[in-house]
Amino acid sequence: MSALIEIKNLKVHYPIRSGFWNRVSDYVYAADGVTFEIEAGKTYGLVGESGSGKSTIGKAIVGLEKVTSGQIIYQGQDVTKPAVRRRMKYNKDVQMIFQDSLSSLNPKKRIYDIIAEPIRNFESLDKAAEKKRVAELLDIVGLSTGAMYQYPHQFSGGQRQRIGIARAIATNPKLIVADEPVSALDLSIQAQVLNFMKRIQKELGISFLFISHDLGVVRHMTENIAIMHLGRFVELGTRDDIYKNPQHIYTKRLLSAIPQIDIANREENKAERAQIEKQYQEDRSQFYDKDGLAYPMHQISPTHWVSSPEATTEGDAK
Ligand SMILES: Nc1ncnc2c1ncn2[C@@H]1O[C@H](COP(=O)(O)OP(=O)(O)OP(=O)(O)O)[C@@H](O)[C@H]1O
Repeated sequence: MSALIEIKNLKVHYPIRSGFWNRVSDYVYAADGVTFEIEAGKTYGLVGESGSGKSTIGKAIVGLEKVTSGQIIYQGQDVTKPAVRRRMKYNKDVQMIFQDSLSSLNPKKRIYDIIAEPIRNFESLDKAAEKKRVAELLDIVGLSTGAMYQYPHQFSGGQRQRIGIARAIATNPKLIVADEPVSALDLSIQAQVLNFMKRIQKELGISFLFISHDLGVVRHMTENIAIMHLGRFVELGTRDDIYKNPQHIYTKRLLSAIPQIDIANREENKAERAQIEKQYQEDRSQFYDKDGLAYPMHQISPTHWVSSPEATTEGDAK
């Protein structure tokens, strides 16, 4: 099956400026040679600690971040170029949901206009058809038609996230990038919103790239997972590969940080966690080489969702 989107050796380096002349003195290697494919209707998780570059990749895919080098291929075209995105109406097909629903929904606009905006950008519906569509979308996300006439601040965090989802699915997209969509919500609401997103993803057959710092959250959402560290993938695999047979010490460390519900196992896990932490501290200096010559993250496990030879050979080289 051919991929919906191919991300090829993607690099996003942010300049760091300093000194009197505000010259570029260095770069933050936020995404540093990332390669993977997204297939239609499938779910992918991008996991790593804060600052590992997850949002940068998500934003680059939807065209919100300027790419330093590399390609994002959609329907045979490189959509890292703004003109190509516009010509292809790429953002009709690829949408994003953000963590902070309050700042991502315009507080001055009614819910009606927030949801209708992407529709207006890509379709020309008459008023009645537009209203019908907005009502349908609100119904899909479990909100009443009356919500149309209200403003974002009149809703709870969970409800606002549903509005963000309604906006994201308004154009019938093929891919949604969801950047930490539940991390700002209370735990009890998180589960509701996650289940809801999962149902929508299945029913509408949308591909999902789900970004999270929490392997516990991603487990229930995605079939394929990439673990990120300092702008690079350290491990890729199916859900089973990652949870049952993690190869990289960084993945093991992230897994060991998931809180244990089972009290009986806690003591045993504590010892294992300490062992993993010790090995991680010993190994971490080798994780990253800024020159890109040494690439010791060799345990990129099953490569089913990476076809590019660069990623696998680089990964297997050391
Ligand atoms: N506009 C920017 N200018 C300079 N550096 C940036 C910019 N945006 C992000 N960075 C840096 O790039 C790195 C990756 O950031 P990014 O937000 O992609 O990470 P993340 O894994 O999504 O983390 P978080 O979950 O905290 O958002 C970080 O070191 C961050 O400080």
